[in-house]
Amino acid sequence: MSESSAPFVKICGLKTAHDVDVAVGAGADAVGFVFAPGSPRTVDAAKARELAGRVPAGVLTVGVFRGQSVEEVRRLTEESGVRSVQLHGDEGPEYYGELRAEGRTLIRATATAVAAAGEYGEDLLLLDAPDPGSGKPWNWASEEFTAPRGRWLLAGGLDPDNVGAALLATGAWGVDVSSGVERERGVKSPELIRAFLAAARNTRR
Ligand SMILES: O=C(O)c1ccccc1N[C@@H]1O[C@H](COP(=O)(O)O)[C@@H](O)[C@H]1O
Repeated sequence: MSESSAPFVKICGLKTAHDVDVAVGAGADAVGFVFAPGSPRTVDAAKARELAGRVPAGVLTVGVFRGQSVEEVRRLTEESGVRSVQLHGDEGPEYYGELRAEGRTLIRATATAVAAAGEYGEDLLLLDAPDPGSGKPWNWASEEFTAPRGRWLLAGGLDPDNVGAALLATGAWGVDVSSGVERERGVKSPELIRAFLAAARNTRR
C-alpha cells in the first residue's frame, strides 16, 4: 500500500452476525473477535468460528488475546479458525517466535514507545492505550510522540469524529477501533461502524 492510499481499518470486538456483516459490507479490512477474558466483548471459540465463517477471504479475521498462554492462543485460534493473532500481554520475542513458527499472522499490541514495527517478528505493530478496549485515548497528538518506522496501526479512543485527525497527525498505516463504534459498552452501533469506516477511508495521508 502506498502512503496516499486509504488506511487499513480493523473493527474489533464484534459479537453478532449483523455487526460482522455491517463491518464487512462497509469495507473493513479486518474484523476482531476478543478472546481476552474479562471484556464485555469476549466470545468463545464456537461463536468466533460462526462469525469468522461469514467473513470473505479478503478480510482478515483476528483473535484478540491478553496475558494468555501459547497453548490457549493456539487452541482458540485453531478452534475458531481466525487467521491472525493480536497479543496485548507482555509477551517477549520468544513467545512471538513460537507462534510465528506455526505460520500465524501476528499483531503485536503495545502501549510503550517502539522504534520500529517488526522488532518481535510481528507482521503488524499496534500502538494502543494502556487500558485496551476502554475507549480512552492516549497522547498520540503530543509533541513527544514519535511514530515507529514501518507499518503500524493506531488504536485507543478513536471514533468517527477523531479518526481523520489521528491519521493525519500520526501518519499511521491503519487504525483499530472498538469502543468508538459502540452505542453502549460492548454493544456495537451499525451507524457508527459505517461512519468510522467512511471517515477513515476519506482520509489520505
Ligand atoms: O476490546 C476489548 O475489550 C479488549 C480487551 C483486551 C485487549 C484488547 C481489547 N481490544 C483492543 O483495544 C483496542 C480498541 O480500543 P478502544 O476501545 O477503541 O479504545 C483495539 O486494539 C482492540 O483490538
